Amino acid sequence: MLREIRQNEKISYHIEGPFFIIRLVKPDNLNALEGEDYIYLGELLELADKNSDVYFTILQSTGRFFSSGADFKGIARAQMDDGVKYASETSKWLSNFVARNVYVTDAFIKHSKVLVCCLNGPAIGLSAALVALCDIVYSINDKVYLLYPFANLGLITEGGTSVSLPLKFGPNATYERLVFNKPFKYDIMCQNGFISKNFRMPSSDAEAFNEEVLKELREKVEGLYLPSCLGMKKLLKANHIDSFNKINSLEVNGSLQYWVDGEPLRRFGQLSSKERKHRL
Ligand SMILES: CCCCCCC/C=C/C(=O)SCCNC(=O)CCNC(=O)[C@H](O)C(C)(C)COP(=O)(O)OP(=O)(O)OC[C@H]1O[C@@H](n2cnc3c(N)ncnc32)[C@H](O)[C@@H]1OP(=O)(O)O
Repeated sequence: MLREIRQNEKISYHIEGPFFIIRLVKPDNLNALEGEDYIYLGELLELADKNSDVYFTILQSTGRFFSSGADFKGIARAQMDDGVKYASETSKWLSNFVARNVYVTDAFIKHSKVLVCCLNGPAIGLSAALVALCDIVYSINDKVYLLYPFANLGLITEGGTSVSLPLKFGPNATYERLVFNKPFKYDIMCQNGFISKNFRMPSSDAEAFNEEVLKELREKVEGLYLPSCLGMKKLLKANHIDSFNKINSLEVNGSLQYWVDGEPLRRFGQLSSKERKHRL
């Protein structure tokens, strides 16, 4: 029995045959997501997981960015929220950061359906971490990149990136980009087989790109015995699942002290007031 799920104005979903399609639909702020939106994403993954007609969970987005990561306005609101009285800074960030982050990351790590990401543009931060947890990635063109700006924001790796990035791009390439806050550009994503296909479409054509990927997927799944696809995902995942589960806990618990000390909040504030920028 499938439960009902609430609506979210930044994220839509629909089911089409074996595909559970999740779409980010807030292009005006580059699909930045607040804590509650990431929780909603996790809930949608659970919904897809429980639906036995679904074999592929497809992440799509709109506009020029896939997602610019955590919404800095939402983070400032969490800090100013007088409505909730926390016993301590630790208690506040356990609620606002640790619980949410560990939940959405876990939803991606344990997801049993094949996760497909349609990268219509760059992805940043936690959203980029979730992209790196997908099984198959298609890109709209060669202008896409992934940026993990943790060193610029007073944070440390999260969303499983301590495992997913070295696994997919190699340890030294990962160190160079994480430590010096540099993006993983299209070239390295291609060299490592991270991107399965570049659709070579203009960045302004996200909608057409999303439709084209779906059209190809419909053709690709024709005649397949879909339970085999899930059986293979389970086995491929078995190689790394223990490392992901372990790192999810280590990452959020490690980050907690940074939030309690206040540096990320200060730097998110600077990002919001445009005093701080990421070098791209
Ligand atoms: C589940 C727990 C939740 C808490 C998790 C906390 C842990 C952190 C996780 C992360 O995701 S860290 C990464 C956070 N994101 C960023 O650092 C990106 C910030 N944005 C930028 O650096 C730039 O916007 C850009 C992405 C490089 C694009 O630059 P560009 O010059 O092309 O566009 P802008 O004019 O800057 O942006 C357009 C529009 O969008 C708004 N916006 C962009 N990113 C965000 C964001 N992350 N949050 C809120 N709003 C965002 C930006 O303010 C502009 O809006 P207007 O000024 O036009 O109203």
